[in-house]
Amino acid sequence: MLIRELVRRFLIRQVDCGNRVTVLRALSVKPQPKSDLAEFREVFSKAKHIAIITGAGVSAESGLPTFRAASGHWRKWKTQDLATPQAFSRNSSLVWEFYHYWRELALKAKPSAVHLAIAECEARLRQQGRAVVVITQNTDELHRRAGSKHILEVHGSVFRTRCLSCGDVDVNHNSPICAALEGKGDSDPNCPDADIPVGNLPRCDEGGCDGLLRPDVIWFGETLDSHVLTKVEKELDACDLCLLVGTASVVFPAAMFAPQVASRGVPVAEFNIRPCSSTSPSTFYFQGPCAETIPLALAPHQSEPM
Ligand SMILES: NC(=O)c1ccc[n+]([C@@H]2O[C@H](COP(=O)([O-])OP(=O)(O)OC[C@H]3O[C@@H](n4cnc5c(N)ncnc54)[C@H](O)[C@@H]3O)[C@@H](O)[C@H]2O)c1
Ligand SMILES: [Zn+2]
Repeated sequence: MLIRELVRRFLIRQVDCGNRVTVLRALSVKPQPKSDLAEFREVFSKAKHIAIITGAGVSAESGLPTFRAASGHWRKWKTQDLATPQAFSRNSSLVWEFYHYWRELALKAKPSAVHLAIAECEARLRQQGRAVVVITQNTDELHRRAGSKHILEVHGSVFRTRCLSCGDVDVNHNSPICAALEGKGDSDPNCPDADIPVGNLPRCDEGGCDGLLRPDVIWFGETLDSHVLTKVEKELDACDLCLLVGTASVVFPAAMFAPQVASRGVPVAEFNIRPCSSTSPSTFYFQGPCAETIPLALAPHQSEPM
């Protein structure tokens, strides 16, 4: 704190001396994000186009584990090691077992207070001619089930399949997705792998194709769908307020969304359980479980029509 104050005083002296650009560049001092909810609410009340970027922390409030948390293991594997194209080509039975487990978990989960507050905010602001778009990295469809309408799923959905032979993408909420996965997918480290023959894994029924299906999600190491990315770019260019909720912002290119908005001078407000990092591009930072912070942040403002 003391160092920050000293730097600020030094800067002011230098600016007075006319060396502003050089000194600002040399020190590249960025003010610490603010945690003033009343100030955030003033900005929120004036915003016409709000982009809400969400990550696994939002669904942690629905009981779905994040991948990088200590609990982010399935059997003896780190979940992020199963969500790769290499893992699928090495052992598609194992990866399907994991996704079967994950789909069943997501089907049983209920949208959290965060999902509901975001959906309610979108519906309310729409009546006022204001827009809210959810840009989510989650693949569990909980935003949709909460009632959000304008959603961009940048990492796909575990309730869609893609055929490896014909490329057909299909919506699929079946439980289980195929007979061979019935009762499989137990996460216990001692549970034996099911070793399901590839012919009994989910197959394509498009015009007798019978190709192997995979979950229509973006795995680690894969690139985002360019159509979805174009839509995201448009939203990021149009928004006048951006919220970053429950995401570590380390998976690219999603990690660049908030810095891109901040570089236009648009306020970014971050909501995360972990402490603020020194490199955060945010204007506001609210630390804590997002089921506590988000409903307060997005509640009707006194200036809104009743
Ligand atoms: N529910 C899902 O659909 C789901 C869950 C896990 C992973 N994934 C996929 O894997 C990718 C990587 O996963 P990841 O787990 O590293 O995601 P991530 O990068 O979004 O990290 C989770 C973040 O949530 C924060 N967090 C945890 N609990 C929170 C809470 N209660 N309130 C506020 N913040 C909280 C953590 O501090 C962390 O920063 C995701 O982008 C997604 O595609 C999806
Ligand atoms: Zn096919």
